[in-house]
Amino acid sequence: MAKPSAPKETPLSKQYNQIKSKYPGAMLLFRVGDFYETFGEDAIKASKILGIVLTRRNNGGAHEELAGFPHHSLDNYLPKLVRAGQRVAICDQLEDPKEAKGIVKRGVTELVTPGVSYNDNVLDIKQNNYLASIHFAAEDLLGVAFLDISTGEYFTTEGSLAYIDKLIQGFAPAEILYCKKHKAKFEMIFGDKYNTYTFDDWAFTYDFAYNLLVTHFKTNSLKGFGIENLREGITASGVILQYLSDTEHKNIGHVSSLTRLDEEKFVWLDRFTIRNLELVFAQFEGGVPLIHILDQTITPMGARLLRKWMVLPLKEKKPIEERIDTVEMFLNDMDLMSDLAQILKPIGDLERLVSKVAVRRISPRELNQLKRALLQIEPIKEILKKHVDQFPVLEKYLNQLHDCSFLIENITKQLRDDAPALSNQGGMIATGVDAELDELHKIAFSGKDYLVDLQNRESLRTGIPSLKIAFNKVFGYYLEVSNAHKTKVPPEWIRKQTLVNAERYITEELKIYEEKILTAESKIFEIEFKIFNDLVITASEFVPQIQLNARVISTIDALLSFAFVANKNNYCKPIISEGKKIDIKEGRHPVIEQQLPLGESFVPNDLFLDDSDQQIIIITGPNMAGKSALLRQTALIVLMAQIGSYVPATSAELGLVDKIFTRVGASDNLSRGESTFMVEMTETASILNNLSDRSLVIMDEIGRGTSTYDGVSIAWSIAEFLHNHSKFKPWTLFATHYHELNQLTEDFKRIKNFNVSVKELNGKVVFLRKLKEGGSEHSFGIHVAQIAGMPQSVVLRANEILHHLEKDHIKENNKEKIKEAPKNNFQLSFFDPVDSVGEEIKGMLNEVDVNTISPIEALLKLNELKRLLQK
Ligand SMILES: Nc1ncnc2c1ncn2[C@@H]1O[C@H](COP(=O)(O)OP(=O)(O)OP(=O)(O)O)[C@@H](O)[C@H]1O
Repeated sequence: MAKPSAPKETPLSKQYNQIKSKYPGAMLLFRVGDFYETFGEDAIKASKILGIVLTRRNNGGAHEELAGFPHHSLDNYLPKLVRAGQRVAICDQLEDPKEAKGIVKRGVTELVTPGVSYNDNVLDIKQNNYLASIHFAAEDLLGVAFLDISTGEYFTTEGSLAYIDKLIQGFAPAEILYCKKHKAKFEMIFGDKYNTYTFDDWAFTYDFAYNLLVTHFKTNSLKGFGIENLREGITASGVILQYLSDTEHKNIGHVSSLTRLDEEKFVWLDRFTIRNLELVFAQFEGGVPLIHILDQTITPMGARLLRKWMVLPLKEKKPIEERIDTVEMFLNDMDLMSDLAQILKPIGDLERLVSKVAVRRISPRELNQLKRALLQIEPIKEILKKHVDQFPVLEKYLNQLHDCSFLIENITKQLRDDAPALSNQGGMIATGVDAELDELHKIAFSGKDYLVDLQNRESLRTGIPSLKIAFNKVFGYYLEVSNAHKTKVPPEWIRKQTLVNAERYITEELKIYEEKILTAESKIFEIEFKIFNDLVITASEFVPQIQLNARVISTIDALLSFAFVANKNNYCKPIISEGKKIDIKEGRHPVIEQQLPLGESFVPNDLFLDDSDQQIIIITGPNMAGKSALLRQTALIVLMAQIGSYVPATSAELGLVDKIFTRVGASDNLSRGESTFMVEMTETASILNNLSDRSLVIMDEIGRGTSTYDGVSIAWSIAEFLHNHSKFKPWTLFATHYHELNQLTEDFKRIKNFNVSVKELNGKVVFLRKLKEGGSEHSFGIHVAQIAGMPQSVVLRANEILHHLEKDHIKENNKEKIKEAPKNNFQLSFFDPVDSVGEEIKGMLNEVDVNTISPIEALLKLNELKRLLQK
């Protein structure tokens, strides 16, 4: 059989192959004329993602796939590729094809990846777009760095796997860099949901990274950033710079500092807390995260800051109070709030605009937007000045705001208000900036007047009334005559094109003027482009000041948002204390209270915890009573206070919390295929091993992923452990269906029983949602099954079985056995093995896990039981 011949290498394909080989793993968009083309595998992927036509061409006997799109559609198509997780190398023509000798010079001008993008269509305005780098330094020591190139924010830290994992959860990077040899480890820990890129060992070396960083920051050391001793963090940070260089992002002056993410400053939220409390994203479709309630920010950068605050709550009293006091100041002056809101509105995304200045990617239209944003600085300062005597906290903002008047003046003077989006087609620079430019404009305009004059003259001379002069790229200026008047065309006109209804002509005179106009125009474009670029360079000198402005404005915006939300939702000012108690009066769940159906109102609850009498609360109550809601609202109130917000309660005195842990029973996660009982236990173990003096622990139905007895035993021993800890007294809320746990209070003085009350009315259960002291007896699970629409016969039968089980359970359930559990391996029996049916039923019931069984399965099981009894 004849071997397929290798594709013939033309000069163009040789150039393509050379460039392609330099960017492994990236899709190469290869500019040919007015098109970006993709070939082979790239073409197959591009056509799938973009829905563009895939063609096959014969290349020297071999078939090759090809797909392309017009170059002006890049802004449309690029985001789609990047959002699909592609790394895209944009290869442009580096010289004017007309002037090229031989093949046009081409090169990659940018490699856009999910984590490195300035493109407004790739970025979400309300979210940062982080590139992360993880350095696996030792078994339980990792370095990490985050960079949002669109805003210039650059962070680093190092720590245990749990800490880095939590940060990755919170920052939700769009792309992660790590060392190739740790692929298996990376995927085991972080899963396979991230866009990643791997480097070889050499990139993850400290000296190499250190050098890259000091070279970039133009400093002698990293001491000024307070990260000098963060060896692993520095290594991770260096890899980010290397990646930027590899992806042709060389102009990054706006990345002007590297901030240490200080673990000591922020409340420890484990990854499950961020997820379980639904802080920034909902767990299930249709859910509402807390950020949706709290985010009433006006600027995108305010929204992004708020999101950061939410995953990094503060744990020091002073900065928390500073935020809360500013919110209070706003609330005390509604006029001030609405005035500030008005002023913030036109500011837009100053932070991302200024990054575009730094990397010289700002468009003329955006530069005007930047000016409009900067014009708001002065009014903000005016307002702050008015209030600074009363609220000295404002002094800090006032001092940091820079009015950038020189830049504003320059833009106003040089850039036209209606400057277009593109910088290479003129129409940007105002009159009076450049004498030559003004002169050329005159020529171009008078030329255009001349054309109008020519059109009128020729129309009169030839008697063609509908004669018109138009322009296209191929023929330049031409005269168009509709078919009806074709016969009137004079012989000296030269025909250029025939259309269905018209003919197009040029004349000698037209050609002369065209030449004059086009020469003037191309010169205009050239001069305008230069003036614009100089203006961008002037603007780039203001990058640090504008970045600082953006930071101050986003802080004001986020705090203003807290004030608006507090006012709208009737929140109260929390009192932050160094004391050891949490005392919430009439607390509410900030999200659920907004979601209740019309006519239903949220039932507020008091909650008290301290370290002397009431450290642990066991909350029992029927299904659907509101136990989980209460647990979560407590954690949310604490968290909201520590990010500086008011809280949904009538009063709240809150002892500072330094760690929040939440653990939800395994069966919840099991249904999503994400977790197992084993994982739940590992995570619970990690809580118990990481407790601190001011931890808040939320345990929702811990142990329910296993058999009842195992579950009770585990929950019991966890509660005991938390109570008897030798060093710490973590505040704990423990929701459970295991009423056995109510017996804990008999021996452990800081454990208290509460229940979320219900009332039985005419055989029906009414949810009162009130937290009351004392344990509760029933779960009312069967009642919930009834509400869910179970057939009446099944509900009745279930009630019968329940009574039967309870009777025997009470008989057998010996409290002492539980308390003596460590010594006594207790087993309770529900059925006496009187006959084989009893044995069979016993076996079946033993297999059933009442906490995880679905209603349908329960139904089938009940049917089976019924059948057995009828035997
Ligand atoms: N205080 C309240 N006021 C009004 N409605 C509430 C209140 N607390 C909870 N709810 C409503 O009750 C529903 C059930 O609450 P929640 O999930 O907390 O119950 P639960 O006791 O944890 O139930 P289960 O034991 O079945 O998990 C919530 O989705 C919410 O709509």
